[in-house]
Amino acid sequence: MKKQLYIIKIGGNCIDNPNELDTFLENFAALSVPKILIHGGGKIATQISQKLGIISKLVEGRRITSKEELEVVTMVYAGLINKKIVSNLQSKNCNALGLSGADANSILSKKRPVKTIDYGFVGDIEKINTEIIDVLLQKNITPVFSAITHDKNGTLLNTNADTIASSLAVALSQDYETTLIYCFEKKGVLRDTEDENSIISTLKFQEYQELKEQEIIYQGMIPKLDNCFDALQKGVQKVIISNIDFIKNTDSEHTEILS
Ligand SMILES: Nc1ncnc2c1ncn2[C@@H]1O[C@H](COP(=O)(O)OP(=O)(O)O)[C@@H](O)[C@H]1O
Ligand SMILES: CC(=O)N[C@@H](CCC(=O)OP(=O)(O)O)C(=O)O
Repeated sequence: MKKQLYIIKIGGNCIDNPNELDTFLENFAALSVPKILIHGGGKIATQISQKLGIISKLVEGRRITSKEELEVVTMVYAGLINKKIVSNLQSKNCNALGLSGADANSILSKKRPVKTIDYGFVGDIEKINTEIIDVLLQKNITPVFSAITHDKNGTLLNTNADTIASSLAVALSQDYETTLIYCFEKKGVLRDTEDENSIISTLKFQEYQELKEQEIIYQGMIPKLDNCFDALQKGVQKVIISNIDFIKNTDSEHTEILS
């Protein structure tokens, strides 16, 4: 039987809130199954860019990443946020190791080709080095991935954290029974984003298409759900969208994505 693995992505609004982040990390550290954490930090990167006089531009949730913006996101994601999370997990006796995709060549990506939009230094994932991740997990080390990858030619690339999470889950589902969990500030996918109690407990692809057409599902939730369905189709055993409570108590309300 395959070993269990949790792959958990924490959303930008949770990272922004120190108390919520600390509670999440406490519950994450306490998980007894092997686990991997993925984080972005888009909102903080936008704020710091602004302070430096760089105007951030996003198209459908994806950041247009100029050379200057790449330097900011590398400092913010792979530096400040990643190291804060890793040191916090260490204080909770979770032996975390912070990584960008360049570290140990763990995530190889390719600069997105220019079609109608030039995204600049944005990377689409080509290959995950599961071997090195497996070695870490076997040593009881918890990888913490930031949203930075590389092209193996010396260029770092900005890569959406939701996509990193689903790509890791797909690659590792060959060897592990993988549960992919997207934690964000709401309890799950909602029928009405103004009503926290309107949770959709299970969501199938057909219903997703309908809710998207009705604009009940919009903005950042669209690429997130595309990543969820893609992961399920490619062999990930279980995909959940929830708030941070689910990590402590899997009976708490959440959305399970079904194919
Ligand atoms: N039906 C929906 N249910 C919940 N959130 C939704 C829905 N439709 C759109 N959203 C929006 O999607 C956002 C989450 O996407 P995003 O900001 O990319 O996530 P993350 O915090 O993980 O980076 C929510 O903050 C919410 O505003
Ligand atoms: C290419 C691209 O858009 N990258 C994202 C990476 C960070 C991220 O995904 O952060 P959240 O999870 O907090 O949104 C960005 O720079 O915003």
